[in-house]
Amino acid sequence: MKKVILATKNKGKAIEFKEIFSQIGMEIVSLLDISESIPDIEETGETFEENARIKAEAIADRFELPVLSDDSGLEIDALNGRPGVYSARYAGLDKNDHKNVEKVLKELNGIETEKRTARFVCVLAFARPGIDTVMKRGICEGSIGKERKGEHGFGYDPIFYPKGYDRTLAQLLPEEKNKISHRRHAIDQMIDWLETEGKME
Ligand SMILES: O=c1nc[nH]c2c1ncn2[C@H]1C[C@H](O)[C@@H](COP(=O)(O)OP(=O)(O)OP(=O)(O)O)O1
Ligand SMILES: [Mg+2]
Repeated sequence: MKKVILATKNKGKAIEFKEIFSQIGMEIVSLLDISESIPDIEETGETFEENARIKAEAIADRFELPVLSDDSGLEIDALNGRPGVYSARYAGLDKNDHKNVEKVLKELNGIETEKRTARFVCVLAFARPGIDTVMKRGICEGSIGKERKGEHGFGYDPIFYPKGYDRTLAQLLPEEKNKISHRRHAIDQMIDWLETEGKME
């Protein structure tokens, strides 16, 4: 397999997948690369797994091809795990990163550093027509800062300090983020699966 379709319209995710998969000689084609217009898929699930499955299976059915998807988000302990699966739509259906970050900072206002622990979660689903979908989960532990820092990345990166770092994900270079991210951990597991059990199916 040389090319794989990624069922995402998120530019930041697509860039990270392309970068990570290029290292093993695979090309990622996202929905942003396809000229045909594809209606937004409603993420009706209550878990990352459910939403990842919905997205991958919808696109695999449509193209009758193997498809990967990524459902991800930020779980903040002081907010009982919010925004979680609602991370993209946290401040509204327009899925605006700036407003989402603003809302989180506001909700955490007054909460001390030690109590700002959080983690990014990424669930990948690999769907193929007529075969059970495979899922892998990756996590990146860290904490939420008190203001935005850095210009790289996307989403909540400017306020997320990975554990052991004094820079946010948005201050790390893309290649640094891609070594430690939730997405990287999930992708590594999926590649392991593809290279072992995936070959036997
Ligand atoms: O590495 C990350 N760095 C910063 N923020 C991140 C990251 N990974 C996920 N996130 C945030 C962005 C978005 O607010 C939500 C994902 O929501 P999620 O539904 O999976 O993606 P989406 O709707 O943007 O695109 P799509 O569903 O087409 O893949 O979590
Ligand atoms: Mg989404």
